[in-house]
Amino acid sequence: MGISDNKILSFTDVSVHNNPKDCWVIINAKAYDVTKFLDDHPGGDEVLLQVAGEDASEEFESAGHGSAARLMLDEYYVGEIDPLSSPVKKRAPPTQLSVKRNTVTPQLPPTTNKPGNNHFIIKLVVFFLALGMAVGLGLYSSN
Ligand code: HEM
Repeated sequence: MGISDNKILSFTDVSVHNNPKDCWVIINAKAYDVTKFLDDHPGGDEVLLQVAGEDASEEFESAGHGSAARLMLDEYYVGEIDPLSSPVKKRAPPTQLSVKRNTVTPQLPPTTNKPGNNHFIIKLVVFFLALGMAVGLGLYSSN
């Protein structure tokens, strides 16, 4: 892999490959086409799609990939990133991918046991039933 036959790409060139049918990632200043790898990635396609078209160096390193993963990189290599180009992040504006990402974050379960008026009325009815029975029993046993 000599420098001369390396394709030089900008962050912008890579950023258009940001979907499940065409998914590139940048890891340590190199671009990888992981489209065919999405289904086979042991970490799942979701994490790859979240960083599709972007610099995923931090994510790749923090996932604790071993040497097996590093050896696989060559297979998907497409070119070098021009260090003078500006990084492109799609995270700021809400895109379809960021919506998808939100669905992954655990949502708080809906609060179901709000003390409603119904509960109070039921308690009131039970109370008067018990009161009525107590009074009735009292009258019955006093005779
Ligand atoms: C071409 C790029 C990539 C390759 C070849 C690759 C390959 C692999 C491989 C082989 C494993 C199994 C464990 C290991 O051998 O280390 C793995 C696990 C994992 N990968 Fe990747 N990976 C890539 C990119 C990424 C990226 C960009 C992320 C995060 C955004 C990621 C997140 C993970 C996670 C979270 C696991 C752990 C899964 C688990 O242990 O349950 N990977 N990856």
